[in-house]
Amino acid sequence: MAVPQGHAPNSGVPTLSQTFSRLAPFVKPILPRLSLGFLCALAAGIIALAIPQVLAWLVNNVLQPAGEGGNLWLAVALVGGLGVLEAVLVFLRRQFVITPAARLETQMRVRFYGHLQQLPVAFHDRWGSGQLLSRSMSDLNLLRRWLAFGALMLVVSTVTVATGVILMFSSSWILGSIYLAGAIPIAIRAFHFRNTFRAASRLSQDQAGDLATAVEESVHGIRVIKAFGRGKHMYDGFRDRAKQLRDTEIVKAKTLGGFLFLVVSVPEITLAAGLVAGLWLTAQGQLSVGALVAYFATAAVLAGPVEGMGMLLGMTLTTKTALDRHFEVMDTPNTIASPANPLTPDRPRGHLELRQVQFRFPDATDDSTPILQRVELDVGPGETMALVGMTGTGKSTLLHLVPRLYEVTGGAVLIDGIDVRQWDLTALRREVAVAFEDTILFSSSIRDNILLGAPDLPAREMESLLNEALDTAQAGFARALPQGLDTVIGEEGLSLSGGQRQRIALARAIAAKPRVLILDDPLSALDVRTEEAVTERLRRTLAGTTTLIVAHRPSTVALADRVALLRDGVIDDVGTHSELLGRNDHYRFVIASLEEESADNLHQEA
Ligand SMILES: Nc1ncnc2c1ncn2[C@@H]1O[C@H](COP(=O)(O)OP(=O)(O)OP(=O)(O)O)[C@@H](O)[C@H]1O
Repeated sequence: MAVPQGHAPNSGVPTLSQTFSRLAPFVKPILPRLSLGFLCALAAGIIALAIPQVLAWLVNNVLQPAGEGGNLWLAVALVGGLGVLEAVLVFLRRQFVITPAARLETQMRVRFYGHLQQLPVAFHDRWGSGQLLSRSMSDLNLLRRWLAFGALMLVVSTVTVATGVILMFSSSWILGSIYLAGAIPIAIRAFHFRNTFRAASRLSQDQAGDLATAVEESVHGIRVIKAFGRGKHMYDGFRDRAKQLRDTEIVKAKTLGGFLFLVVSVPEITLAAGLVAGLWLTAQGQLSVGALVAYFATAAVLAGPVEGMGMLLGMTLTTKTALDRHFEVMDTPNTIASPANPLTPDRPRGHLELRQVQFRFPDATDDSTPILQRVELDVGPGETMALVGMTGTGKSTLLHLVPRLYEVTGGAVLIDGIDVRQWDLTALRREVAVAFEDTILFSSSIRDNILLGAPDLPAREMESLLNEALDTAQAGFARALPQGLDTVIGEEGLSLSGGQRQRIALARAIAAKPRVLILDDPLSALDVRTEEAVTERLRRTLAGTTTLIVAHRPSTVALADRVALLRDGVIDDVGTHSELLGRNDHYRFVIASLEEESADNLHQEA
């Protein structure tokens, strides 16, 4: 079966105790309430066990011919009272554990989300969204249910069964031994069950995560699927995966079912053996009738906890898998973080330099050629530099290195003379704003989308910043939407056209008021006239902003003061557009290709 996305094949699986001991810091603050819940559950279990003892006393002392009528009512009241007390204790157990368990779940979920935010882009490139979704939702849900119920009941059931067995021994050591003998085959089987069930459980949780990724992808790409008439194909693919999950779930259920069969049937067999032995002992006068009744009543009470222990063991193993999955993500180190002692430039001007920059993707082999090899580039404060190159040469990748979305694997990126790795990460990302080629908008208002990275300003200044960004990006269309700038755009802004989304994303980058602006072909979805208008406004607005812009159209190149030509992982040439046209064959070739591409696009638009 395929290795689930974003999940390394299991190596060095932690033991049960290693996994659960990691919960200690989270459980510590809620331990008092959990303990109270545990005590209530324990008391309820003990009361359940006491009822047969009262019955034994009833049989021995009340139902005998010499018994007194008053005792009968006392015994009935005692049994009834104990039953009510047991119900109250079960209620209290729930009250004590539900809130802290839900709080722990929330706390771990929020930490998980926080960690996901911190982890570098390279991590997110590798992990399927469904895997992360299932780890943050259903895995932690399992943990809450286990903590609020499974863990307590596992301990309580164990104590109940142990106490019951002791009581049986106190009635008759022979009967007690017969009952206990049943534990031997169960224990032997439990060892095998644990391994098989754990493997099935892990597989099913990973497959469920992959299935969630498939749903996410097809919902996200529904337009493409419909447009290409691939609905049936996607449906078949999904059904196959769903069947795989179903098969794993069946293996899991059968494994548990087989184990539970043993757990339920062995005590029944030992009970039958106990019946024979008990009757014989009673006939021999070695055991009272009351003790025999108590033995059977105890065995009847233990049937529930014994079966429950099998179920709870299954639940515990599933939770262990869920926790392993959770900690796999939490243990992934954040390789891109602020240094302990960040540096700040004396005079921030937005001077961007790339010195001998090398970059190789994390999943690339060590002997492969790095996508960027020795990139040298100097973009002066306030300068606009266009980055040009054939498709796939690494232009977008290079842009990612500036705000440390990817980390250089050699050389350095400097802003105002300070290596970006020496900057405080928040300060760096305030300094640098990006508009990506693939526009990502959030399902909130246009206003919120544009002001996402904006500095904290008084309301009026914020409003003029918003207007300036809208005007520069030629995104005034947003004002004409039904609720103007407060119009909530659909998920990922898909209710807007591609060009509208790009302009909103451009406005967002402008509104961040960065010193260094990184634009990854931000005008590609605009028609020529709108592009001209945006270019014209950008030229004015960007006057004081250092800008590195990936250009796929000659008109975008025209926006720049100078142009850098990326070729085979190095900057091949830097100069003005006309200088490069005059002296660089490859540049002429690239520009000709871009012109051809633009003409094709224009043709299609017409
Ligand atoms: N996460 C990744 N892991 C491995 N390789 C990647 C990853 N992202 C991109 N690449 C590869 O790196 C190369 C450079 O990609 P990049 O997007 O930087 O090129 P580009 O010059 O911006 O291309 P275009 O002009 O088509 O946008 C491509 O060959 C691409 O397949």
